[in-house]
Amino acid sequence: MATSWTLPDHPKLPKGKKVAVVVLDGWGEANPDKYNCIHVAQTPVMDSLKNGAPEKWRLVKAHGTAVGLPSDDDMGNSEVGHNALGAGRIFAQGAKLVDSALASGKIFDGEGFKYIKESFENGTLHLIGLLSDGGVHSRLDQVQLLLKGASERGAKRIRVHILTDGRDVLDGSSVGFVETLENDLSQLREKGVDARIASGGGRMYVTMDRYENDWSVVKRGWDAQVLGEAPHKFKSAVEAVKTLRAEPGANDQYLPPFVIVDESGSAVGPIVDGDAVVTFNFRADRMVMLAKALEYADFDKFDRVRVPKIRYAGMLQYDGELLLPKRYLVSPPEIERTSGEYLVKNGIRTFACRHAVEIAEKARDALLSGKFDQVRVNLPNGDMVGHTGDIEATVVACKTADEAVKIILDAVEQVGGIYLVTADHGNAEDMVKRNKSGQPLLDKSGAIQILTSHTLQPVPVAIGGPGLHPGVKFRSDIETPGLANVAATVMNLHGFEAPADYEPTLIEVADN
Ligand SMILES: O=C(O)[C@@H](CO)OP(=O)(O)O
Ligand SMILES: [Mn+2]
Ligand SMILES: [Mn+2]
Repeated sequence: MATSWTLPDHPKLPKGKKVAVVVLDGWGEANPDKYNCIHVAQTPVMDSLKNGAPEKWRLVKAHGTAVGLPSDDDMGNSEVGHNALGAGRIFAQGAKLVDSALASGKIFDGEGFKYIKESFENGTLHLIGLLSDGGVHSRLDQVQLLLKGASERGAKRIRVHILTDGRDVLDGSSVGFVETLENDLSQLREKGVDARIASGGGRMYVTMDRYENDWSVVKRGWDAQVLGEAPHKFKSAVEAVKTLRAEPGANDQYLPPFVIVDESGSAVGPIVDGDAVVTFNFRADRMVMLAKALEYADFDKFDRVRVPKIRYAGMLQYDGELLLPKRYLVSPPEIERTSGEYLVKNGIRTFACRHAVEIAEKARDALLSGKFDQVRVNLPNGDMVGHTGDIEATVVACKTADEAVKIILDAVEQVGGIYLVTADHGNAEDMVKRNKSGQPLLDKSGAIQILTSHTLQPVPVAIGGPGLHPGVKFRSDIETPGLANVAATVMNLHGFEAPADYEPTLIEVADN
């Protein structure tokens, strides 16, 4: 059916107001205590928005099923949060699609698996990805099912190239994940499958760079995974991770690259002609660079030295425009008719900016230029610094983010516009691991367990600005709204009604 792109006029709200959509990255709402960096930081701007509750400030869900993740135990993240914000509907995300494909077994009947399977007879199957149960980029239980399924379907020689996490899970948890995997692999060996961990390294230092920020990260991984070369050589991955973690200042996110060697000192699992490779992360952003290195014939980002002829498949296709990689085990979510597409087709000129320096100044300039009807920005501070686990630095980051919001709201004031301030998921509002009753958990030495990850907390949505119709307020009849309700809300602020199948708007207009 052809899509009708024309949005109906909103019965009460005018067109032509400039709208600023501000997304605070990693900014959730949690109980005020000393591990809540947003609470500790001076955040006068966000505090004043909160004073508009319940009519102009409210909370929405930003994790779990509200953003298309398998369960409400899954924390939110940038990918799924922004997808929900933009799509206005809840689409099953990568984690969930892989779960269903594994549960039904369909993953093993698909084109992608059939393709790599052709290497099982004479080649090695290599699995490369993030080893944790964080559920943001990958999940250990999915890797376990993949190992089981591949070995039952003829894979005789398997090599796993692990990336340690410490960002979506506690720092130090790498040891346990490696032990679990080693145990699984030894069980496979008992069944006659030659299965081993072949290489590893910390995700932020080895392989999982993004946006082509630093190719040397990918090169370090390439050298270990493909060439079998790394500065550190160990007899087992458990020994590797334990030894490297014992170095002063060591941290799972940044472990140096290592390879596992046999008795004679040779790497046990370089990637060679005739092998199959699966990158098992379902999330795209931090796999795209490796996928390019593995797949592109023309490649000049670093010297690959040796380019093995392999059959390569991603867990998902990581870039739908580049069709990268060409082969994949599970089809990615088909998010169509996004609010961004609708707004463009209804004449709304949008300026969007994220992950750049001086984002707030750019947003201010874009608003004041008059060239745009919507200015949408993502302010990364709270999340980026929250991932380091450094509480003091995160407090500073929250203050800076609050100042950035002020720059944008001042510009909204000047142009008589409207703002909507929200967040994509939590992070900075809770920096400590807690027990069920909310008390901070201590480790064996009595130190608090720092939480570097995102959280399960809800995030705020605040609206206002001189251009906002005075009768607008948050509805009280939507009980558990989530990020997907924001898209219809933004369409309303532009004077449009949202498409009927979008999650309902958060606002209503009282007659006055
Ligand atoms: O850094 C990342 O890759 C993830 C955490 O794993 O964070 P975000 O979803 O905020 O990008
Ligand atoms: Mn984010
Ligand atoms: Mn993050």
